[in-house]
Amino acid sequence: MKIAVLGYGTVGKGVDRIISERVSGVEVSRILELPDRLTDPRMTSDYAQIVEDDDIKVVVECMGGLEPAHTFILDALAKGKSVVTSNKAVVAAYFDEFVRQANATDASLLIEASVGGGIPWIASIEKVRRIDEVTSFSGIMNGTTNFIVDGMVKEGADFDQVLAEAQALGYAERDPSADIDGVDVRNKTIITVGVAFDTACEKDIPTTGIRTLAKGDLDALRAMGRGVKLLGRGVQRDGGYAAAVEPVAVPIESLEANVPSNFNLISLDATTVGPLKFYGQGAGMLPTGNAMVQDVLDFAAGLRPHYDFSRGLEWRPELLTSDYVFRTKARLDGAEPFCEGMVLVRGLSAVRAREVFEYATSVDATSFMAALPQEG
Ligand SMILES: NC(=O)C1=CN([C@@H]2O[C@H](COP(=O)(O)OP(=O)(O)OC[C@H]3O[C@@H](n4cnc5c(N)ncnc54)[C@H](O)[C@@H]3O)[C@@H](O)[C@H]2O)C=CC1
Ligand SMILES: N[C@@H](CC=O)C(=O)O
Repeated sequence: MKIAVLGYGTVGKGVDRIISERVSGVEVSRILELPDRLTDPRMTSDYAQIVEDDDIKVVVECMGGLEPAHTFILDALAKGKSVVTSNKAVVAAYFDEFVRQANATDASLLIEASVGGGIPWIASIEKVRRIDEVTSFSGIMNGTTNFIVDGMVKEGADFDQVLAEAQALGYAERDPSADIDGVDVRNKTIITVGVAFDTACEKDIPTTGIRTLAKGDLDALRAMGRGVKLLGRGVQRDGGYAAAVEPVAVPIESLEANVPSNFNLISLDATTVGPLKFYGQGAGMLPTGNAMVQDVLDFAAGLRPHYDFSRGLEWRPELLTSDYVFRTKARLDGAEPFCEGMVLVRGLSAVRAREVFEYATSVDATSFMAALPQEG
């Protein structure tokens, strides 16, 4: 089977390498790259040479960004070619449009690598849903920010120093603000809501990253038996759902608190199977390339995910409610002392917590916030 790879960067090279070294029966016959990066005889910068080629059955998109990725994916699906993509930004923004186009031409959209790097997260949710309802999910979904927090905790490294390391290792987004401001996890959370809850997710979910996380916050929370992790979370109940991305002060002995390096740990809860946890490298050339090649092989084997977002759940932010800790010079209503330099505000929905954080940040740009879920 002939396939084309769009974008020959970290992930595209991983896909090409895994196929050439470990997979028979699949050939990367064309590669799309920018005109000044054509270094291989298979390469072209003219997408028509790929999308008009009837021998190419699958387009593997790993260019990143919204455009032209959005247009290229739609064009491929419209021609009946199936699409494998690692580009969570474009899937989160256009998931329902891609699904409609894929269903119209009987093509497949395969998105395993868009959440959790090498972890078979999407495939596992699909399998769980054959029997169960997924009632909630939660997890470390960004390798770069986990790498940063881990480096700050274990090596006492500075935020900027570990971020530079994550960039050099190919974990970070082209613009690493997407990692540290939680945008990348927001995209992964939106996609997970779509797959797990079978509903087109609200795009404007409350999103807070770790840009203002300081070593002092880690020390103060550690003294209270907590570690900090950036989590994407979602819950559905009684025809409604909520989702959010925010730093969470997790119990220090929890699995989440102990996830190292670029690893991700994503959990779900479902009706009969109960809680499940999935652990692995959430970023990097080979783990992500592996997830994309698995999608190609699933397609070749006739395994086709089907999405239609038919549930139409109602967005109900109050379903995700926690206590929150804040480090800020701003005075916050209802705040009570929590630990060195931090106050506690009880019983906020994630949407309300984000509003409080925006107010705190308008007074003190260095403010930091974390959800403090109940233990047990
Ligand atoms: N790096 C990682 O560990 C992971 C990345 N992803 C996602 O995979 C995608 C690719 O990521 P990376 O490989 O890290 O990015 P990258 O920046 O290393 O590679 C992207 C490649 O696409 C090419 N490209 C960009 N625009 C193009 C265009 N218009 N036409 C042709 N080629 C174009 C670039 O020249 C570059 O070689 C992104 O959506 C990213 O979010 C997903 C999971 C993990
Ligand atoms: N920048 C992302 C790459 C994978 O999705 C991350 O760090 O997780």
